[in-house]
Amino acid sequence: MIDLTRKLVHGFPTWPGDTPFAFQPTMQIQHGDTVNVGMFSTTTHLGTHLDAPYHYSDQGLKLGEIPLTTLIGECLVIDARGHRLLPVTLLEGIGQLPERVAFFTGEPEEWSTFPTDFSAFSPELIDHLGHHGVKMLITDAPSVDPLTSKDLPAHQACLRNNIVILEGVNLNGVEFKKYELICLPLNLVDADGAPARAILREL
Ligand SMILES: N[C@@H](CC(=O)c1ccccc1NC=O)C(=O)O
Ligand SMILES: [Zn+2]
Ligand SMILES: [Zn+2]
Repeated sequence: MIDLTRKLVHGFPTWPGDTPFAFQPTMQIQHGDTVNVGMFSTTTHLGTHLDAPYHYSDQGLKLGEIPLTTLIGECLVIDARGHRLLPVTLLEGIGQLPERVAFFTGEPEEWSTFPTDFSAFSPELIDHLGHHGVKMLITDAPSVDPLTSKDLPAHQACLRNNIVILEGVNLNGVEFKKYELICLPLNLVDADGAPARAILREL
């Protein structure tokens, strides 16, 4: 069992200008309370998280409308290091694709600050995934488009191909082969996305 989920601690870095992540105790046994209780405040786009299509289109599905069958099943992990914009040629010679494809762009195991210079996806690559029946794109980068993108071409390509996006996984040390992916976001039904637990199991 391989856990792809980034570890969430108080102060975990978030998208520039977005809600900071806080996790604090509100009751503590060591302070005389009956129980330990915590609270957290967060953006929906925290660490390892699922984008609902509603994030980038008012007509897109909200989180609760994404079927679990999309989020669980066979997943191919691909070595995608060394590209600023992942080209469609990355998929040459790979043959049949499962419904989920994960791309290791080389993001480190831990983010001490928010990554600003990460790899993004070309719309051509995403159209190719769509034409081959892929339902879910997984990246270790915090977004499929560059930080400063305004028109979000890769997100829009996912929208027209009915591909949902899991961002911010940790793929360090993961072998480039096929696994079973299990991705379970929080059940925030009306949301534009949510933090998720994502794991790989050997087939
Ligand atoms: N598209 C990025 C997030 C994103 O673009 C974003 C996240 C929080 C606050 C502002 C954002 N974009 C603003 O232009 C993502 O999917 O995670
Ligand atoms: Zn996101
Ligand atoms: Zn996104």
